[in-house]
Amino acid sequence: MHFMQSLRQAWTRNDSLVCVGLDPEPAKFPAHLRGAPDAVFEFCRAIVDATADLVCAFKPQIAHFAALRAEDALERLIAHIHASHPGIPVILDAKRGDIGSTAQHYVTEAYDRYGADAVTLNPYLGRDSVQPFLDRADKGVILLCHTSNPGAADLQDLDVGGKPLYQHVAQIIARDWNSHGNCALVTGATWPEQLGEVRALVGEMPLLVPGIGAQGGDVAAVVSQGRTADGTGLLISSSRAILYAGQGEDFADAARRATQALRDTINPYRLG
Ligand SMILES: O=c1ccn([C@@H]2O[C@H](COP(=O)(O)O)[C@@H](O)[C@H]2O)c(=O)[nH]1
Repeated sequence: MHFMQSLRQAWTRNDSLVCVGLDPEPAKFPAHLRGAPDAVFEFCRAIVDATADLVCAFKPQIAHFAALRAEDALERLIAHIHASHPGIPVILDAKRGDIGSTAQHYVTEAYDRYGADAVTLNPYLGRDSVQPFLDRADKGVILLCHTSNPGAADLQDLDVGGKPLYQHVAQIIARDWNSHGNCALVTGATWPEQLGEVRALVGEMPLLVPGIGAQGGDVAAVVSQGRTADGTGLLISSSRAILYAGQGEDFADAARRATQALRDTINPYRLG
């Protein structure tokens, strides 16, 4: 199914704008899993199975797997999500971006090797670097616009002809790159004012919003600035605050409670 279709259906079916980030850090795993065979896969699978009915997407961050030589666990994890929780889209957070010939290999990596439904990209190299991803009309292309980190302002806020660079990024993508309707933008929860400005520029385009939870973003501000008229339009992503909500053998139950609490905090703000 088309990424945008699955996303819309998941928003409705699970009544949720929550995206659970899958960022395995073995040092934070519960004791019984630390050092266990296949611990990365087992940990992430338990989180996925405990939260799948509460989310609109999962977002594995590729560096967390690659640094552990656990790419194989990532492949199996995404296959597991598709097999056991069909209809929940998987966003590969890879922030890729390179010249066209190399970009084609990143397309193969994200969609054919890992089976992701969408991938995060850095738009800095321009249209041709993103074109091979845009051409896969059934897949989501999620471009960095205004990131959640403190240094986001260093370049993204630079004045370019009277308005900040991130607003040009938002406008160019919405106007010129989205002919298949498969684009979305990353706008950090820690910058709600900028998020609202992006929303005003891009209509109904989905916004992936990291920075809730461990980075301290404010749920009320994010939802009021970023929701669309129908109370959707956002994938509000949280990783550490959910993954490591519990330290014991019941870590997956703790992750479920944290996900439910986030969904229940978000939902009252969705319809104003
Ligand atoms: O602007 C951005 C873009 C991506 N991220 C990624 O999201 C998660 C955030 O993790 P938390 O534990 O919820 O803080 C992580 O994978 C980042 O690489 C981001 O934080 N900001």
